[in-house]
Amino acid sequence: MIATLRALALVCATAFRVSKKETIAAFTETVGQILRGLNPLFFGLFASGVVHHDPTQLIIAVAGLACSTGITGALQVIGVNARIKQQTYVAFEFSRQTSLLMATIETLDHHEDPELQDKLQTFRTWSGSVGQALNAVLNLIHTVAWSGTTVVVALTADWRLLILAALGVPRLLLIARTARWDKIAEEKGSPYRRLTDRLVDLTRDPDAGAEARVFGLRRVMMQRIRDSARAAQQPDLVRNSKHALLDLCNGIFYFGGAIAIIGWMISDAIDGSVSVAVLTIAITSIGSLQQVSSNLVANIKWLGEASRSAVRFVWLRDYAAGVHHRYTGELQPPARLATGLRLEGVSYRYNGAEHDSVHRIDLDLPAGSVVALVGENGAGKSTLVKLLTGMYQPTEGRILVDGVDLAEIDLTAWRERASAAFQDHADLEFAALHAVGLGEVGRVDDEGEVRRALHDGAASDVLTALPDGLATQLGPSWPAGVDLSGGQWQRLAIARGMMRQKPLLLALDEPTSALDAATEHALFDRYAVAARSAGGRGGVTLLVTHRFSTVAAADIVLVLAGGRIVEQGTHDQLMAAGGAYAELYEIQARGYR
Ligand SMILES: Nc1ncnc2c1ncn2[C@@H]1O[C@H](COP(=O)(O)OP(=O)(O)OP(=O)(O)O)[C@@H](O)[C@H]1O
Repeated sequence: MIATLRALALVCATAFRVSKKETIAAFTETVGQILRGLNPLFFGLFASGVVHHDPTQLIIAVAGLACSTGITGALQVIGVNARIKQQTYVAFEFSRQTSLLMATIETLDHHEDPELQDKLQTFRTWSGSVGQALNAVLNLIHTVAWSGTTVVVALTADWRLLILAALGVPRLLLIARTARWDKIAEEKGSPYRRLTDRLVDLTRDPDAGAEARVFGLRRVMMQRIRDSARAAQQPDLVRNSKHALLDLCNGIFYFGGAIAIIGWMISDAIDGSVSVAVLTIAITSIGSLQQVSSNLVANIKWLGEASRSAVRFVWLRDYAAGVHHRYTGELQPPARLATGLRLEGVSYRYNGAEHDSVHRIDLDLPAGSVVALVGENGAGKSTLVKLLTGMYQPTEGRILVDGVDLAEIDLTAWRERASAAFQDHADLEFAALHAVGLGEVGRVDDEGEVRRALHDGAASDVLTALPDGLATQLGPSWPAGVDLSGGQWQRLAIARGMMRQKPLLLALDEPTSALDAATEHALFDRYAVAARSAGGRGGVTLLVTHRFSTVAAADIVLVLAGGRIVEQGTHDQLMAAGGAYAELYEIQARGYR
């Protein structure tokens, strides 16, 4: 309850902040709702005027009805327009804040936790209703204002109408239970909605599309999409049936009671103990009193949906803040590395995994060194790179930067002093200038720097092949957009990694996997030379590959297997030692001869 109130208060405060005028205007509608509730009174007066031939009553009744209808209508137009505008502003503000939160969560582990992903999916599916939360609050206020007036007007006519109003109470009492049904339905369908979205994305993805065609997967994919979509809808269908049954029972109960009470009042009217005016008020109140409970139920339900979304938004905000608080480091990284990076007993275990992917690694990466990290698939190379770039925090041990624990260093500042190119790079479908320049946001438009980065990343020939040079739009799905081969995209990603000058850590995590071994070898040699010629910058260059034959130029070669460093030394030392490196090097080299 406190969480709901806190979330709603946040929505109301945000609405007021982003749309003051509209929020105030929306409240004027409440006055109209109170006037609307007086209508049965005017109808009663009208009936009494007709029966008693009293022109004063007739004039007051008609004037009252005209005023209430006219003013209610005018205030409704003002209020509805204000609400539409306000809802747009509020929805935009929350979607802006949500995107910002999702994009700025410091680490990557939330991308890999299924439970978190399901929660995010539920949030994404219902996030639109956060923008409607204030609208729902307003509607509830209007409904309460109108309902209060309606009940008071009915009561002034005859006490039995209170029984009629009370017939709606059982349905109101069941609201907590039906809200639980709604919440369960929203959450139960999320894993299947996520699966459906993923499958639909696959059908749109050109690479997956090629495989689907080769393997004839169309029918299988369609079947899976159908099954998961059905499973996603199932909880909604069950919930809707329960609601329908409850509404039916409630309707029968209410109208049964209403018929009995009105019958009783008609018999009294025939006896003359109930006036025509009171009977008219009672009859015109049947529908209104039924609407009191059904409107309250509908609005509370709507408010419930909106507040659940608001609570989820607060959860996401708290989650992001929680991640942020785990990274409380405030120290600035050094301007240049003096001694280098050191790993002390570093382990990392993924959420839900049974074993460490990186296990108790002790390692020195001296300042200015070029380090090659080799190992077979699944050895733990990428995990180590992500630990060094601060994407994950070690589950055990620590990483030292010139003797200072990375956990004590401001993570954003550390990332700003690192650079990287990954095997799973992003294909940034912008103008080529920006696709590379975004490697250093402050220099994104600096053509000279972008050309330098392309040169350092050995990607200048990619630029030569582009029809409009750096102005070329990349990505075939855009007007005049040019598609690149996998290797060309990779080389642009490497160039992007070269935009940042003098990084303390340059991590190249298999960025050349789409290139042939000879080209990769040449590129690595070039990076090694470039890293050394940068002289005293002191940064560590980390090259990751599973091709043993391409890293001979590195100062240190680390061989990783099963999450542990099994050998380390220079290429010559490792070859002389005749261990795993020498053996695998020979096997791979034979393959290329
Ligand atoms: N998100 C994840 N969740 C759980 N386990 C993971 C995750 N990512 C990687 N792993 C596991 O961690 C281990 C190391 O994976 P990692 O990606 O670091 O290896 P790698 O040496 O980079 O492999 P490759 O050469 O294939 O890229 C593997 O056993 C892998 O299954």
